[in-house]
Amino acid sequence: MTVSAEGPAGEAPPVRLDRATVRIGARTILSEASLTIPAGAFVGVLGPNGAGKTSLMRAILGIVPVTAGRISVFGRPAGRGRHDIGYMPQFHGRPVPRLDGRSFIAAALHGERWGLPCDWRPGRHRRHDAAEIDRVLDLVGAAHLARRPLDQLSGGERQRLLLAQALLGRPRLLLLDEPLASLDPLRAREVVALVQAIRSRLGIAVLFSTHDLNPLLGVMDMVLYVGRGAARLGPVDEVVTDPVLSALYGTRVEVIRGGGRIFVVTDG
Ligand SMILES: Nc1ncnc2c1ncn2[C@@H]1O[C@H](COP(=O)(O)OP(=O)(O)OP(=O)(O)O)[C@@H](O)[C@H]1O
Repeated sequence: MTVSAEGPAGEAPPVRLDRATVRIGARTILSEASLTIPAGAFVGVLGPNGAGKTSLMRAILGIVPVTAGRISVFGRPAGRGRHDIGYMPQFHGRPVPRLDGRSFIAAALHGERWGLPCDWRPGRHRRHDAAEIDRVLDLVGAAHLARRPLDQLSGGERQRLLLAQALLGRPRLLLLDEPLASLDPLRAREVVALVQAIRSRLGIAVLFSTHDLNPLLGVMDMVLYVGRGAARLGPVDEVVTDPVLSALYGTRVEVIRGGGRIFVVTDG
């Protein structure tokens, strides 16, 4: 799929950072970072542990404030309550709600968009919501999971339902925070293929954070590496190099390519 900095009819890009600085406490996640995520791009988001991949997504969502500069989403400043963004937070390690698949998705329709409201009960979703729930279940190929309890599903099946939640309301930008965490290589490939199919079908931009870029090779258009307050966006071959990653990791990094895979080896 081709990507361009602007969407149809000159539409503003999905995400644009203009000298954006993001701090959490004393920690600088981004320092005067500028970049543009093109319309329809599939972008792999990588970086060392704690570099700020999650914080960057939260800044795009408007949950984490921008200290200086600007982050805009489809031409408007990042801020809460944006229904053009779908967000799939990290789920691994969180308690599994005692709901079936359909109720889990319905809860997101009526709750805080990314969590369960405290007064929500299964079966309370309104009739006109049914079509939207069916639509997202169908998009992720999970209609057969609708009546199954979440705590009886595999990690990969739960990821599908989380993805379905993120697609509620027809977002034009998907932020997926480590959807491959805890999945085996086969399931990881299935999730990547599913996201790619949805991206192509809907023409939406995707930011997909991961600790291993290999499952995204051949699928992502660009990689966004974050580290030490900096961010580098570009084609894999331009960003995943010894000098660029050494600067972002703050230590000597060797990038080894072989057998169609890339290994990032750090000193120590
Ligand atoms: N609410 C918070 N309060 C204080 N510090 C925070 C908070 N959220 C994140 N941080 C810190 O900000 C830094 C970036 O965290 P973040 O989770 O964004 O990184 P990450 O790249 O997603 O990490 P990982 O790869 O380990 O998931 C870390 O040092 C983290 O401890």
